Amino acid sequence: MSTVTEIFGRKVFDDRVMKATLSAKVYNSLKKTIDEGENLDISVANAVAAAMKDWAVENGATHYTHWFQPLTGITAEKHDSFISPSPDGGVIMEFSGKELIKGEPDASSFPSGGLRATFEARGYTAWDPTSYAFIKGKTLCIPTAFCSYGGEALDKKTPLLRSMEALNKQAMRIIRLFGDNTVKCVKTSVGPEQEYFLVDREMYNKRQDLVFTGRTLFGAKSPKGQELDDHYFGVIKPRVEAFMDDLNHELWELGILAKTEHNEVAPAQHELAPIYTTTNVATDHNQLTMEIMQKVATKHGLVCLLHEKPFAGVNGSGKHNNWSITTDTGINLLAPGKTPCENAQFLLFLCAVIKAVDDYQDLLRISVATAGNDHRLGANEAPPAVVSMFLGDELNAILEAIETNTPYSDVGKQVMKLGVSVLPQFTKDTTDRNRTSPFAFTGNKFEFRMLGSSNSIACANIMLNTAVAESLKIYADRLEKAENFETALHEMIRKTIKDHKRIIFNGNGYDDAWIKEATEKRGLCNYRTTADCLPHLLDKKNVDMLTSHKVFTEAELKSRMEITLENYCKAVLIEGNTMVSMARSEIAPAVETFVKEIAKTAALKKAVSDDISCVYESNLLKKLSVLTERISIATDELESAIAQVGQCDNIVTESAAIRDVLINKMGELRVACDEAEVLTSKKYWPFPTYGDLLFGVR
Ligand SMILES: NC(=O)CC[C@H](N)C(=O)O
Repeated sequence: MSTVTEIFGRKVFDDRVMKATLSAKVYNSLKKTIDEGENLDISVANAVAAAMKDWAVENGATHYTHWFQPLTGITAEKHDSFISPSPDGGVIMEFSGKELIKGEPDASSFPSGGLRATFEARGYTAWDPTSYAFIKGKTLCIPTAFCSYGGEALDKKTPLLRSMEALNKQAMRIIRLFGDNTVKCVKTSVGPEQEYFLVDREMYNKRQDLVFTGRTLFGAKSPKGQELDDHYFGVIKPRVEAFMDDLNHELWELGILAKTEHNEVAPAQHELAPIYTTTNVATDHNQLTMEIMQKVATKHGLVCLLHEKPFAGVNGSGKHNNWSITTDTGINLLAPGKTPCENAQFLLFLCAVIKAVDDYQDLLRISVATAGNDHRLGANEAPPAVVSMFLGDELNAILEAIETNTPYSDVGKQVMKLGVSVLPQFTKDTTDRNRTSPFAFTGNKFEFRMLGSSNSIACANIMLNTAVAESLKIYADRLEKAENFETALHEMIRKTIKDHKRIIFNGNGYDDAWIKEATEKRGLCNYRTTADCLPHLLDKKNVDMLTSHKVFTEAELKSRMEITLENYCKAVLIEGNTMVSMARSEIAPAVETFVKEIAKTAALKKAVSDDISCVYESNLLKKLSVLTERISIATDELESAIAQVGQCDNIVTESAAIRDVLINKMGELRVACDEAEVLTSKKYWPFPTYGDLLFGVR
């Protein structure tokens, strides 16, 4: 048995392998490209490609692929073998620098949201040397960015890299203003906590809803749910533990820093959290984690559900995005420092985040919007759909003291003037965590809790990075021109607190009173659904900000709005169609068979003697007959609603019709079917119940 340290990164062409297999000259130029974004010479690319191929072949690979993240939300790969014919009738294994740096997949079958109408169908993949290549199965996977012939991004990685660059550029201006000339670059890092459910594969296969949509569309509450709180952090069952062991092994081999695993709140729900890493790499790793979770589950006779709300009535699954900004010299810019100067810099970065979250709360909401996540946000188990920030008591008190020029109690009753040299020292916040906040400060990072379990983390981080870059740009523009740096800094921080304190909320985000206060008093956005928020992606302020940092072009934004709304509509329509199919071909016939059985029983009893009571049968028959009628009507109505949605002539009206009509019709059908389920003999029920699914893995 190999130890963890031996297997860790075994399938990754990482720094250790590069050092061992590349000449010093090639290694140094590649490092310059990776660390400082310098252009890569083709001779270097050729040498890297050859070394990569030799290493991959030695480790059992026969193929390579440009691995990318199109707008489907999952990853894409097309495998090419390394073979090349040799004159003697055999083959040699070959891989060139050109093949490493650029690929030309046909882009026409990936979502482009209208970009294809104006640009050619051909697409390009371009090597992203900042994320290591790795072996998956028999294939060397090369992380790449994916764009159209015209250079428009067709993926999630390109804008993510652009947003990291935008933040780097603006943060460096601030760092220089504070007199630091040693820092070369700034990167954001993320540790995404991945929640998921595990269900038995045989049971899963019996449910069309799980197979087609990833969530249950029917299902009466089981007698036991999560009310005893006995699953959270509970003992992990042997079958789940075996799955987790295998999963960790595979992730570690791929250099993924899988760290924490535990049972989550809902029965059958679990979580895996990695150690944080650079956002770009964390995004690749999270995509791989989701893929490998599903693969490993199959090996164990299980299915891993990544849907945000697989079961009504118990908690859904999120993916909390723990985000921070660090310099290449190892300074976490969101950690309070030891000296007054460090703390002034910390406060400025903190203010940049506060301003960003307030100014672009709509973009943060949009970045996590999917049909699945709409079920989770605001359902008192995950943050509400209203974005706000939790800072904790100490930071809050400091900000208040600065804003009002009043003494901060912990610093000897001295009025805080936020000059670099006079800022008092304060320790990092030690207050409790707030699990109801969408965006919580946790001492040296922010936990953005709105992401759904199936979301790519790219979108949220693109918006976050760019919005913070925008705040920093505004600050740097002012500070660079300031006559007195300290006074200007103090004033700017005060102004930010004054202007943006409405976004700070330290109370209970699940409270209805908060939603009222947030929307009515504070004027914060409350976009309940994907259909509500997505059109705001194209609001002028958002387009201006995102295009000015060159993270998206206007055409890219339009295409992304189209694609996201299209995905929303398609997902809900598939759910609607699945419900019609299950209600008609499984549920109604099952109830009818049971009804027939009861009617037969009553008739037989009566045949024996008129005196025998058939009250039970006749009551049940009455109730079930009413229900089958309701099921039949609701199914027909749902079907017409689906047809009605089909008449809409654009995606915005279609998504609104889905939100306003279709989802209600789905709800009505579900209620009737769930009522029938509890009255029908389990023997006749056509698929596994909530109880079976939630407690079936032992
Ligand atoms: N324990 C928890 O933090 C629960 C989180 C919750 N499952 C969510 O969707 O965000």
